[in-house]
Amino acid sequence: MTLAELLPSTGCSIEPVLEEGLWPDGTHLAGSDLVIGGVGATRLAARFGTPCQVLDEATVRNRAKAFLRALPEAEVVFAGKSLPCPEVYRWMASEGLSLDVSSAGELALARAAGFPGQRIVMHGNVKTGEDLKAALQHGVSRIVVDSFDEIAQLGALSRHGQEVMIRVTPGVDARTHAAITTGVEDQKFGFSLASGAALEAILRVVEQPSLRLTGLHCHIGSQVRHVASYEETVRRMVGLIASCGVRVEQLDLGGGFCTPYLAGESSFDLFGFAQRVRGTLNYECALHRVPVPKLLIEPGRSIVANAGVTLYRVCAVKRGVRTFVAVDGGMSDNPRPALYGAKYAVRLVGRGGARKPVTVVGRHCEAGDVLAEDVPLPADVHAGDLLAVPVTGAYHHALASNYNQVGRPPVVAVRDGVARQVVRRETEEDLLRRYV
Ligand SMILES: Cc1ncc(COP(=O)(O)O)c(C=O)c1O
Ligand SMILES: N[C@@H](CCCC[NH3+])C(=O)O
Repeated sequence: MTLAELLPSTGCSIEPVLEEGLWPDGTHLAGSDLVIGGVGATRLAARFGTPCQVLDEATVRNRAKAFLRALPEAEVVFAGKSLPCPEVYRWMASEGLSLDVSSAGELALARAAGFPGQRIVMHGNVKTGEDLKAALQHGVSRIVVDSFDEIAQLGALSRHGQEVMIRVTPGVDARTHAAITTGVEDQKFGFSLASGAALEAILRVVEQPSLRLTGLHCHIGSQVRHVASYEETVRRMVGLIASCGVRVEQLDLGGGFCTPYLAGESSFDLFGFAQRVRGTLNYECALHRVPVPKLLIEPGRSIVANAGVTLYRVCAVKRGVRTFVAVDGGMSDNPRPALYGAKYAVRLVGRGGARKPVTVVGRHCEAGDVLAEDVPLPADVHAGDLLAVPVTGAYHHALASNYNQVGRPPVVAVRDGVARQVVRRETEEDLLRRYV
């Protein structure tokens, strides 16, 4: 049952409490304004315009610290694709995290942030020659190879015993959305464990004099809820380590730790994960008589998602069979509902009042440009109102597009009452610059 269905049809006054776990740490209501990182949403919208992606620095840092506390023996690698931004990469570097990049472009951002190459891992099922050359040139410490073609290409390009990891498909179904399930057979990522391709890849890397096998990698998907999926992955990966007869120093379990998007959804049990995965790893290694490899994990979403809030201005309201509330953004800043059927909570900033379920839609030329369906907003919602959507820190800036030549929104970092742009709004000049 949705929240809207639970409300009496006449509505009730605005919920004075913010949904737990969805908003950045310390977010609170002051009167009817929403205060994020010590700055009022009304002020943020007035100063930076809308749509505007607000990012709370303290929340990002707190999540990074939580991973380090839970797994002090592991290397925690921020999945840079989830929020590609040099300033965010600097926060991660200063917290002591490593970084994963998936292209020369993400690596360029890492370099702009001054991120040390020794703490960068490069991923991708396709790395072009340019990606690989950039990684070699800038001393990316580990390149995660994903195909036999890539092993050959990297072997030929590399001169100095480049460290590589091998991406393995362990055959574990993480039971998440099909588009972000990556640990099962018959999808494009990695070398299959079951078919023997992973073992063959290990031997091919070992044969290449210019490469040095450092570790094995896997990533079973995103929005993974069950710790048991990771435990099973560890069992299979240690089995492979034991059977390959080659010393494997590092085991990278990837990321995917789930994040709640709606009230009542549970958070990922990070400390349970740490305990159970550590226990399974030690047990399996003892069982197979192999040294315990250093553990790596690659959280993205779980570090930045709920640090982000997107502010939109209502531009039009149409009341008919249902009420459509149209805002000044949409699928160009958030394609996740269209891609994954993702659901979001929405809050009106600045006013309370009796609520009715509405559908919040974007400005783009597609009927599927829907940001949130059946969400309760004050019944008199009207043009000019300000809306806030939480849990928009991960894969929003990253997936944003220029559809309909709408410039991508800024990312505004807030901390201790101070707001500053860390990504500026894309202007018409920016858009025009690409055309000849
Ligand atoms: C190789 C790899 N590592 C880490 C991640 C981060 O995943 P998430 O943001 O779900 O933690 C991804 C994306 O799913 C990935 O492809
Ligand atoms: N873009 C996806 C996650 C992809 C994970 C990257 N490997 C999302 O928004 O949920």
